[in-house]
Amino acid sequence: MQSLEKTVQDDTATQEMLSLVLDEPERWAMFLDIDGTLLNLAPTPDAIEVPEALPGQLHRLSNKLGGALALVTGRSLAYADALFKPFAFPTAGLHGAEIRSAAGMHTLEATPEFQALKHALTAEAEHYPGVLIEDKGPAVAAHYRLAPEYEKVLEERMHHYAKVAGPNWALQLGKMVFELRPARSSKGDALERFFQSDPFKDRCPITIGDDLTDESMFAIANARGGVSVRVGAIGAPSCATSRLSSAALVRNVIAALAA
Ligand SMILES: O=P(O)(O)OC[C@H]1O[C@H](O[C@H]2O[C@H](CO)[C@@H](O)[C@H](O)[C@H]2O)[C@H](O)[C@@H](O)[C@@H]1O
Ligand SMILES: [Mg+2]
Repeated sequence: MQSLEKTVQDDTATQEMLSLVLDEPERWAMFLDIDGTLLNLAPTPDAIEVPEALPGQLHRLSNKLGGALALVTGRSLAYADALFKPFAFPTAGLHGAEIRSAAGMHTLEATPEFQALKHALTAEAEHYPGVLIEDKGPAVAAHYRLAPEYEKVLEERMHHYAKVAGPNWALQLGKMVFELRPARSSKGDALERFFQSDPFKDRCPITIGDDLTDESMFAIANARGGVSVRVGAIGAPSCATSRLSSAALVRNVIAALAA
């Protein structure tokens, strides 16, 4: 029963996006999360694989949309660019804290205090075998996918580090990860910034993501009369109006739209 329900949802979400975008490409803007949405999740942050055809398909789809396709990710902007080279799509990185759009580029530096915090966290993580610390400049992620037994202790310690970091940083929960990210912006805020300039201005958003951090962009899509698609198994609470069960299905939609 559940797989039948999933299939129906997948078909509905896929058909909806195909017909909306193919019928009126000048009306829509697409905002795509990376990990778990365009790419399959992997055991470690650097073990992800970008299917060979994907960068070119995103480029062709972006052209069809008049350039109104943006990546909106927890990765740094530089990391996202490296994944999809030679293309450099409009991108929001670090959960919205960094952005590159037609209006220009905004990046952030880690403060000396945050550098010190990252050193302390990295040193502490040596006591938790399998826990990986991902240094993202003005953000840091503590991954426990390879050491799930440390989830609780890591959660407690990341709450502590969030207090040490102060109000300019926020604790972001994700898939087997606790992150400290700049507090002042979210993925939803990034969408609103994209909408301030062409080619996004006056278009309607289609947002696709798989995690808690994507909920703020789903809310913007819903408020603007757009489409919000959560990727993953049925069950996770979400304000998305539609669902696709896997990143592979998202890539099928991208391939069909780009063809
Ligand atoms: O907003 P996203 O593009 O989805 O990025 C969210 C985080 O993704 C990465 O971590 C996740 O993916 C890893 C690779 O599949 C996986 O090993 C990890 O367990 C996931 O949490 C990335 O490493 C983070 O920096 C991003 O914030
Ligand atoms: Mg994701």
